[in-house]
Amino acid sequence: MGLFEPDTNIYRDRDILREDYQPEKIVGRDEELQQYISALQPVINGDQPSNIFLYGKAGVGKTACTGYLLSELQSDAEEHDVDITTIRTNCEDLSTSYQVAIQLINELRSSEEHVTTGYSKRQIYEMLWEELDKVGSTVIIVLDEVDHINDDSILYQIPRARANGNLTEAKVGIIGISNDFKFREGLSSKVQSSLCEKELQFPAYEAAELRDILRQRADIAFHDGVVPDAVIAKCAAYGAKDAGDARQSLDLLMETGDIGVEHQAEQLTEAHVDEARDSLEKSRVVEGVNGLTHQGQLVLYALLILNEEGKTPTRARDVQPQYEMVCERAAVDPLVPRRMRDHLGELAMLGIASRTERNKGEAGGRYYEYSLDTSPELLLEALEETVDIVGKTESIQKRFGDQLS
Ligand SMILES: Nc1ncnc2c1ncn2[C@@H]1O[C@H](COP(=O)(O)OP(=O)(O)OP(=O)(O)O)[C@@H](O)[C@H]1O
Repeated sequence: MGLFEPDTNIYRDRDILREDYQPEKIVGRDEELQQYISALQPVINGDQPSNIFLYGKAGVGKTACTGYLLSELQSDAEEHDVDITTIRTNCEDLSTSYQVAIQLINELRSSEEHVTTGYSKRQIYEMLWEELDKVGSTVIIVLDEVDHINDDSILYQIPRARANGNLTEAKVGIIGISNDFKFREGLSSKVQSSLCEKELQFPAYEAAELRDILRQRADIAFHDGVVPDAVIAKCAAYGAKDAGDARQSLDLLMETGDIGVEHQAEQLTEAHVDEARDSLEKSRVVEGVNGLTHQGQLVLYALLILNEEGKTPTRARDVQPQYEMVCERAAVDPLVPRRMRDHLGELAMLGIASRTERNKGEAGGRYYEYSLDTSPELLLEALEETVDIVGKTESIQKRFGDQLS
């Protein structure tokens, strides 16, 4: 027997649980799909498409629903002799309208004719209008992660291109997708009114919806009878409690499957789900701690010590002396209180700590209190790998002594 043997008991096709898999059917999004279909309706009538702005948190099905509806639209359009072209672009690595325009031109051109930078913005826009008019029919441009574009000129220019006489043949509509709720508010009013003609909001998933999504995927990814309903329910319950994110729940199911394979189990169990959750949580914490600056790690360590001493929730000014002691041990110059407070704020933003606003009562004035929002054991383990002074403080030694030796 080789060191690596294919597993045949658990997975039928593990890749189905991966995020790039496009489900054939969308479950648990009936109402949103209905609104989305109405917004796309003009296309099938051969009319100018509406511009659609779609937003919602990570993993709530924005990309999956868009992919599904556009492929349905494409096949229905063929049946009704309507010609449509769709272009899907992720703006994650595109920070300007200029770069987006180049990307769109290149999507429409063959690779030998690709354009690179070196042209003026005006020339690039002219090339874009030319390419779009060459297509001639209805064009739907999907801009995923649209909030990464720093200037909004393209979000104004494309919707207005026909009215401004730049396009004569093509009927172009934009679907902008974002998980940044503040993005819309930050747009100028003229962009808001053109881009957000139809607005769709996808809420976080509830446990019942996650159960449907997971069950649908599990039935094709795993062999029959491998995933009992209790396992699906547990993954969905965790998912709903965390963020209502389908991606996270699918990741948890995959990790559960991997643990089942590791244990050479014939069926997955709720205990496997718990083990999977611990293991994912651990990688999340290690990743979070590794991503902090050295100062951020020292601030976190100070908060961890205060937590061990039962002194949390605590105010930033009470973290400062502990933080300064930690810095002294690490032979690092401490930051001024305001900078240290920024690091506490960052820990709260990352979900490692939590921050609660308090009022000072009659006298007025508000302040924040900070607590740890992650298992101290996991944090300590992660910090141990990165901060060389960890374990040298008394309170940490007392509680974690055995683990540290
Ligand atoms: N309603 C659904 N039915 C089936 N699968 C779904 C559904 N919603 C989400 N998924 C699956 O969950 C994963 C994440 O969904 P998706 O990529 O659509 O999220 P998103 O809202 O676009 O997130 P992000 O903003 O992070 O890109 C994908 O694997 C997707 O196929």
